[in-house]
Amino acid sequence: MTALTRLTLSHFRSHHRTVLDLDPRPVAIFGPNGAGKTNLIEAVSLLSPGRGLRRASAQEMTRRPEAIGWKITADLTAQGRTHEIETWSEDHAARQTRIDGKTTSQTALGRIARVLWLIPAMDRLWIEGADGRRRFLDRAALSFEPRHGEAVLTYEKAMRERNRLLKDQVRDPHWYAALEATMAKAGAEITTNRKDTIAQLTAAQEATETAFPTATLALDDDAPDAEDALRAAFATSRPRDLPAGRTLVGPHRADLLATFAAKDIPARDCSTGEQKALLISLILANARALAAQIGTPPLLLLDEVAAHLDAGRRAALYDEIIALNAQAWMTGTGAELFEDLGDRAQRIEVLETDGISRIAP
Ligand SMILES: Nc1ncnc2c1ncn2[C@@H]1O[C@H](COP(=O)(O)OP(=O)(O)OP(=O)(O)O)[C@@H](O)[C@H]1O
Repeated sequence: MTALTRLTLSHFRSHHRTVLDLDPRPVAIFGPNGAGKTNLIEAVSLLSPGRGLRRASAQEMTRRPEAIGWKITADLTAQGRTHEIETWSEDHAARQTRIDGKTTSQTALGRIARVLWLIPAMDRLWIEGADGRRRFLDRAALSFEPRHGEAVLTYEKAMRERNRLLKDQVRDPHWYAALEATMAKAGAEITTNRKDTIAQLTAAQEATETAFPTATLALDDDAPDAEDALRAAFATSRPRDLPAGRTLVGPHRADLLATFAAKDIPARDCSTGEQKALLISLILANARALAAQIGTPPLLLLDEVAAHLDAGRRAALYDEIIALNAQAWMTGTGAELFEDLGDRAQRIEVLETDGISRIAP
């Protein structure tokens, strides 16, 4: 199993210093609006690569008014080993990470800590732009393949440089060719990982009967998959890209298409509740697939998910989390939301006084 046994937040958002000693059971976090519940699970999300569940900058997460930087420390047990993870930012610099005392890359972090989340901002995932869906797919891909994050960063960096050349109306083909080679290599990797992820999510949904609906998934991508073909596509696209001042072809334009399988209705046309149920279904499928692949489920962060489910679905969600043996971190305003869990979960009450979040004794 994957579980945090200790989590410490220093000067992180509304938390001045918060220390949680935990057992491997799911964690039910409750308390009034603004108490600092989401901030707690945001801290957990930073134990995986990237900018965390709010996609905030290191600076935004610094506790104000001090603004001296922040630090998160965690003891994480995964695959039979316990690691100490430290991640912090000081002097407004990008965040840094140490595992067991050694400075390390975020990819290394991704190998140890697999973290998936559902947050209220994702309620509109199926109806808003493709960006959010791509990010959702990429996070799933990252959970299966920790190097996916690096491929995305490499691709985006090269594309930004290529876009700068396009904006400046640079015409030297050698400059473009070098960047396009980098983009094609990373881009082919990205597409392979995305397709594998869709296959894994599809298989995991089919393999288990659950209370949540099945989503039929497809990658909507007009760029070629193979590295050579993708490089050729970038070169061919230059005359179109120059007047636009940006790259008009590539995996950065892909979209994740989802259909509510039982009704054959696109996710965007489903009811609000159905759209959320599809997301829960996918997160649980992702967790099951990971458990099968690496032998342990991920940490699940479910922000305000329980409150929006009817009693039957909520009980089903809890049963599935328990069956998965996952340390799911769930937030909600009232303790009663977690009653069904009984002693299958540990409870944390968060309160706020004078802008500082505290854990109730
Ligand atoms: N950098 C920061 N420094 C200090 N306080 C911050 C910082 N960023 C956010 N906050 C405060 O944290 C609080 C929000 O915490 P959080 O989002 O965790 O609340 P919550 O308990 O999840 O509430 P809700 O139930 O409304 O979602 C707000 O009061 C906000 O002002």
